[in-house]
Amino acid sequence: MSDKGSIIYLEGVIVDYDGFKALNNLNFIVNYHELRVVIGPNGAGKTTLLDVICGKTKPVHGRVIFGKDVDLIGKREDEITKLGIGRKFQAPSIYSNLTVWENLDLSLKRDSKGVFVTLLSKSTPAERERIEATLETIGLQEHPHRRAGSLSHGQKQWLEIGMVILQDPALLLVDEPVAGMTDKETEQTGVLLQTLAEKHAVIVIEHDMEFVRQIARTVTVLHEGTVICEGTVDVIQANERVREIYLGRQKVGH
Ligand SMILES: Nc1ncnc2c1ncn2[C@@H]1O[C@H](COP(=O)(O)OP(=O)(O)OP(=O)(O)O)[C@@H](O)[C@H]1O
Repeated sequence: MSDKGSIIYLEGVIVDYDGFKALNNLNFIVNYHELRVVIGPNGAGKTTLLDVICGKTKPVHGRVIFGKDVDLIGKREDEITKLGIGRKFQAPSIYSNLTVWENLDLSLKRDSKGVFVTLLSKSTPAERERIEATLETIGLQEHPHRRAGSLSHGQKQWLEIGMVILQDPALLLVDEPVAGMTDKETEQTGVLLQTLAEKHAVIVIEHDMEFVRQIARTVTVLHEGTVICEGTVDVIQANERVREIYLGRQKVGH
């Protein structure tokens, strides 16, 4: 896959729930090595957008193209994961009773034959190196042998991000990564996502405008299933339509 141009391209996408259009003729493009933040009021269609990209929800109309020409419509979720799209959901789904290292090891060898066989099999030096590098990236290099269940909320989120990036996705989807985090954890997560964007394209759904300001270069604003504004944080905060939509619901930034 060439790493020029768009990594994901949605055109005219409609998701219809009994006549209600959760996505309404949505056009959305993200390029390689981009860190894109998607914001929008409740019900705007943000989660549905990620659901369409990862194959969880099928549009009734439109195109979803990954890379140069891989049509994702009709593909199963596991096929899309294998093609190189990883998703970090809001709630961490780690093995609490296993250590940080074991969780990462399992994710790296996901295609192996189950948890116990994988944990008993010896890792190659290359696999150990990748796990060590990931521990550094997610800031857990001092805790490889800690039980995952004993980590702080923020550390659990980072561990799961580590598990997703060990699959080496070209495109990483992240749903509200800083919900419930302390200020310090939020800031560290911002640095982590920016580091990840050097290697992967990243799409982040976020509500916390202070965090959006910390990480975003380009922000897409969704409303009623369609894009109403796209640009830098300053551009979207100055946009009349965006201000109207958020008026009385949530302040757009500070
Ligand atoms: N399975 C479904 N059946 C019917 N309606 C749905 C379904 N899933 C989502 N919707 C509706 O589609 C709209 C968009 O939902 P979505 O979860 O994508 O919004 P969102 O922008 O992620 O909102 P939030 O910020 O509250 O998470 C909402 O009005 C929601 O109620």
